[in-house]
Amino acid sequence: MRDDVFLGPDRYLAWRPAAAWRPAMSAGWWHWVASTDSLTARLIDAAHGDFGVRLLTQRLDRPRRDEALALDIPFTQRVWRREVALCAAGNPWVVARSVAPLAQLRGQRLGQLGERSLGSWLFRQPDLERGPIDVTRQSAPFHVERGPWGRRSLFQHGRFQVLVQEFFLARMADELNLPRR
Ligand SMILES: C=C(O[C@@H]1C=C(C(=O)O)C=C[C@H]1O)C(=O)O
Repeated sequence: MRDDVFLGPDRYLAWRPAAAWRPAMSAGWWHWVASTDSLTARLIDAAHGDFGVRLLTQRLDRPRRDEALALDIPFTQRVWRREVALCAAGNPWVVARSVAPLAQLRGQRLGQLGERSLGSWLFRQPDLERGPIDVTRQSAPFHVERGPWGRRSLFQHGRFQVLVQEFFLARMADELNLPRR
C-alpha cells in the first residue's frame, strides 16, 4: 500500500508488532519507536529542553475502525479524541492521536490537559499498564506531514484505557540525522 494513500475513518492502518518491523528498521529509529518510557521525556532531552505540546484537536468523536478494534469497543461508541503535535523549537517532530472510550472516563479531567503532555498524566498513574507496541509505516491519517514510522500502544489504569498513537515525522529524522527508515 502506498504510504500517501489517504485512509478515511473506515479504512485500516496496517499495524504489526514492533518486532516484525525490526529487520526493516534502522537502529536509530528502533531506539525511538520501541522505547517503552515516556516519549515526551525523550523529546525534551533531544530538543535540549526547547519542547512544547501543540494541541490540534480535543473533542468527542467516533473512533476509527482500527481504533475501535484495538480498544475492543463498538464502532458506534463515542470516544474522547485528542490530537497534538510534539514540537522541538516550535517545529512538529511527532503528531499523536489518543483515543479513550467516553464510558470509561471518570474524573480523569483529561479535557483540562491543554498544552500539558498526556504522558505527564499517564506516567504518574501508579498502576499504569502499557500493552505491546504496534508499528506502522503509514503516515498519520489525521495530519498533512508525512513520516517514516508510526506506533501505538494501549495504556490501562484501572478500568480506564487510552490508545496512544504517535507518528514520527520526516522533519524529526532530518533534524536528528536519523536514517529515512
Ligand atoms: C504518552 C505520552 O504522551 C505524549 C503526549 C501526548 C499528548 O500530550 O496528547 C500524546 C502522546 C504522547 O506522545 C508520552 O509522553 O509518552
